[in-house]
Amino acid sequence: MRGKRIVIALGGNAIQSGSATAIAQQKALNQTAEQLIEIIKQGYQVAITHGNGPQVGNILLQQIQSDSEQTPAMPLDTCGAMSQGMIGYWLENALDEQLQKEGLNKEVASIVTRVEVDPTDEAFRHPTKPIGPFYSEEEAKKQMQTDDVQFREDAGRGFRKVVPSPQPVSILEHAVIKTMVNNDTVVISTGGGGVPVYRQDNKIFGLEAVIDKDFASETLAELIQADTLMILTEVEHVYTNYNSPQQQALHEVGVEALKRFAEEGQFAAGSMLPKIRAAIAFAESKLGRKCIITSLNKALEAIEGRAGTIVKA
Ligand SMILES: Nc1ncnc2c1ncn2[C@@H]1O[C@H](COP(=O)(O)OP(=O)(O)O)[C@@H](O)[C@H]1O
Ligand SMILES: NC(=O)OP(=O)(O)O
Repeated sequence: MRGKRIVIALGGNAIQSGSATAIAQQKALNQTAEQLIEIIKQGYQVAITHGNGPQVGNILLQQIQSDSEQTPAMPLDTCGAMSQGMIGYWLENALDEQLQKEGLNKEVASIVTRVEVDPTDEAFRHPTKPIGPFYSEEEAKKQMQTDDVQFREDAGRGFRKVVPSPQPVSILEHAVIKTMVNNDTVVISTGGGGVPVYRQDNKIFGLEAVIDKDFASETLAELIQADTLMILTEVEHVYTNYNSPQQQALHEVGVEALKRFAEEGQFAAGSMLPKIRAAIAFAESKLGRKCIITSLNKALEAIEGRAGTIVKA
């Protein structure tokens, strides 16, 4: 049954705010679920997606650190699937608890999601996606000299390993996700942008990359015909002249104005720019669709049009 339908993309701070232990991440997601339940209570059909940059980078490091014949290191696509399972499990626990507390008769389920990409995507030759922990410039340079890895400075916070980040083409599990959403199941999918794969001779092959979750969430929102794409991050609004005395919050903004701001370089590549590009693509995909960019604690107000940045065609 078709109800008002929303895809909610969870940013890094919804999963990990500080410690990377399982207990700390479960706790962060429990708090996230307290906000998400408010949206579910409004009667929305909800599909949730999430990032995995810190987690997939840590899983990869654990593989490298314990690589042996008995415990062989897993490749990045498998690490991506592991991160989906891990975060999906924590989020299931968190949402389950809230659904029980509210006495809502709804199921929650998490889907390991494969996202088709073009194996010849230029992105494979230019790694841009930061994953895992932060390093000093000195540590990063040392690792680049000894290992076949690339590091890049990440938004003034230190150096991080970067991996290729191809564009999503399609989502292999989109039909089953849509069926579950139709049945009012709260579905967690497309985690970490989905596991990047391609198909050849009727076989599926994984690729060593991490897809941007904002782009993949936009693809999902189109494929399951959502009305709203909500991107939750650390800031309440998208701003022009961000972090300057002239900083101004954008409340409701059209795609043409947003494109002009993007051309002016108002949005940082690798952080706000992918969200802006996803918002434009979704708002342009069909009349009446909107994208909301806001913080977790403003999510409900933003749905009601009282907070956040709302992007419309
Ligand atoms: N123009 C802008 N307006 C708002 N935030 C911006 C802008 N440019 C860069 N940012 C930064 O982008 C961040 C969101 O990107 P990021 O941290 O990568 O997202 P995620 O929540 O998905 O992990 C914000 O917390 C903010 O620091
Ligand atoms: N895959 C992805 O985009 O993860 P982050 O949002 O954590 O960077």
